[in-house]
Amino acid sequence: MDDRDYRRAVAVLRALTTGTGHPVRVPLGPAPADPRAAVAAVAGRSGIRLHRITLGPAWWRVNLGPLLCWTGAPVRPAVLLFRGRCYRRVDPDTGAVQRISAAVAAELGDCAERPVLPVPAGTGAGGLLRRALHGSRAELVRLVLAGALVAAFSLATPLVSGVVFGALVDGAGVSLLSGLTLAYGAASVLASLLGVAANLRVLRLEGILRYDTELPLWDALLRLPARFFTHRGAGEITDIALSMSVTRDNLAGLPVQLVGATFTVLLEFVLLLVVSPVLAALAAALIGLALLALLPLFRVAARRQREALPREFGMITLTNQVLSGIERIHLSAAQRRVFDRWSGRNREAQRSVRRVRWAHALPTVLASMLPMAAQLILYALAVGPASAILTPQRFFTVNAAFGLLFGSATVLFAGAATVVLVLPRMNWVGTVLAAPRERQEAGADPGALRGAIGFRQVSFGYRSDGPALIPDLDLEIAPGEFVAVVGPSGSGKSTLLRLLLGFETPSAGQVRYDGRDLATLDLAAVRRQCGVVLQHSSLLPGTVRENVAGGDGDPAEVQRALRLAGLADEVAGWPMGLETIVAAGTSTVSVGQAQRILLARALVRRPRILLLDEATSALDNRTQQVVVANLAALRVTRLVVAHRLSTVLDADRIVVLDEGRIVQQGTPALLRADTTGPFHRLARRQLLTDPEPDARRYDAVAD
Ligand SMILES: Nc1ncnc2c1ncn2[C@@H]1O[C@H](COP(=O)(O)OP(=O)(O)OP(=O)(O)O)[C@@H](O)[C@H]1O
Repeated sequence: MDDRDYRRAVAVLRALTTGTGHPVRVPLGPAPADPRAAVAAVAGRSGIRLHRITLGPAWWRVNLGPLLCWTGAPVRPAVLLFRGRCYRRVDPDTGAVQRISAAVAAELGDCAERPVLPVPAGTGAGGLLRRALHGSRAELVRLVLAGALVAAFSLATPLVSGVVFGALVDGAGVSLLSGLTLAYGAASVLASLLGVAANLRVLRLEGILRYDTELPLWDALLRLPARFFTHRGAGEITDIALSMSVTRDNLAGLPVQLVGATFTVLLEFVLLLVVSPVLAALAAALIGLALLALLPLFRVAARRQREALPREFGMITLTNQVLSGIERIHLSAAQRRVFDRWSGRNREAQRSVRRVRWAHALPTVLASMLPMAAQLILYALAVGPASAILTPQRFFTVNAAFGLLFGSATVLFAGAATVVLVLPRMNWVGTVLAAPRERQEAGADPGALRGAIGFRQVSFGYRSDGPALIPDLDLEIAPGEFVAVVGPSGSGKSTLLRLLLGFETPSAGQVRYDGRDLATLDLAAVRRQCGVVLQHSSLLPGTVRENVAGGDGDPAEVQRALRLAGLADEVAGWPMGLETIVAAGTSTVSVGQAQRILLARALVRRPRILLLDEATSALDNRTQQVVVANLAALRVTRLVVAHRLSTVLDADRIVVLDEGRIVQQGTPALLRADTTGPFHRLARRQLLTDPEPDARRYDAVAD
């Protein structure tokens, strides 16, 4: 990094931090001895976590945090600087785009990459497309111009063929014909070159569209509240996520064809008007008639596609379910039943697809008959009523013009049939774009949390029209306290954790961190300080290290977290150690080991608060005691949801929940002493229904 690079880096940091309350304060002097470290230090002082600084001889780039990527990594403020120029800074929470000052941009040169711009909630699929094409107006104009020129050159065909064939009929000399042939050849070559140029434009536009529609769609998906996904099948989500690329593949090459065909239709029509207004009127009438006949077919195709899509989603969801539950299917010997169900649904889905294909093919085939029909009508007119006005030259001109006009009209109709199929898919994309993001406005920085959490007069129900699941809850948990929540199935224990994490919003009351309402805080900053294992958390495909700490975790921290989770020794004994590949649904690790990897993941960032939902249910008693002792030594706040009552006897306080209400709370000793209380009843019931190996400890509870 030389002086100039250093000055650029600092200038960009300065521009990035303008208005953030942490402006960069360094003079633009000569580069220090270690400019890279100096830039990182400047960024650190300014509240920016520099993820990577990459510098090359002719280009350089500063990334603030990981970029949105296909693995679903969180979106952090991202600025891509390439060949030194920074387009804009994007605030990931508000979506606000901050332009970098013109002076900085001018100094920094040319930009070759574009940042991912979050789409504001409510933007439709059309809006996304318009946004994506916003900076490409010049490109679009060139595409249209190229299409117009290609169409203009194609006028040569009817004009030249009229003159040539007319002249041949009249017995004209060779010199005239060869001159015309040369001119025609030149026009054809030019038209072909322009066609190639237009296709190249489209390739570029498609590249831009790919980047500026797919990535913002993924970005929007990742920002949606968790409940958006709970009511939708995997098929629907997968299809929505892939819709943009499916759409792009379906429409590939279509823009060039449509632009060219539109201009050809218009220009050939003008030519016909000049040559023979009557035949021009005939052509217009034929196209009008074709349109009238095809419109109802387009409607049918659109309706069938709308009906077919949910079936397609259902099939993907069912296939996922079958493949992920293959062991359960074997255990219950349900292969035949599952196969019948799968093949029945598959038949239905295939039938829908066939109906869509037919509905798409029919207008396309009918439209392809149009040029021949038009030509036949022309021939009939030429030998019949129009023979007087159609001189040989006129006839050949009109004949070629008819061919081009109706050929292009066919292209337009076939294109429309494709677009009609794509639109319903785009409506599904619209549902993602229109859905409110998790939190629209940026909340206040919670700072380093002390660990006090609580619910103040919280009411909540998953359905706004039904009775509240949690009618009116008050619960305060002090920093460092270990509180266990127990209660019958469906009493709302997991829902408490979802409320604490901001996945659900209370209809009344406050969820509180350090006495502050979560609704006013920066959700991401709060979550970063919580170690969480939810009931259905599962491992990600990858290594143990990646599962615990992501791609760039400090190995020492990973080891520490594994030690706390009681797994370090076991992992050390595996041949691949931390690099052992694990994944949900595979048998490389046991359920208990998977639970401890998840626990290590929750612990690796040294959280102030631990929220655990059935996080140790598969551990044996000895391992469980080790883990509980390790967690106790951390002195962090713990809110633990557990079914196995033996796992909560070390808690500072046990809260018994029933139908969303606290029906009993106190120290384990107090609750055990109350032999008529809800905790005792719960323990007895559990002993009857679930006589597990550690029943002796239940006995201790139930006695
Ligand atoms: N996303 C959701 N949408 C609608 N209802 C839900 C949702 N999640 C949970 N519920 C319902 O809310 C109630 C409480 O669920 P919750 O998972 O909080 O109970 P729980 O006490 O943790 O149960 P368990 O001990 O069986 O895990 C249940 O009746 C459940 O069906």
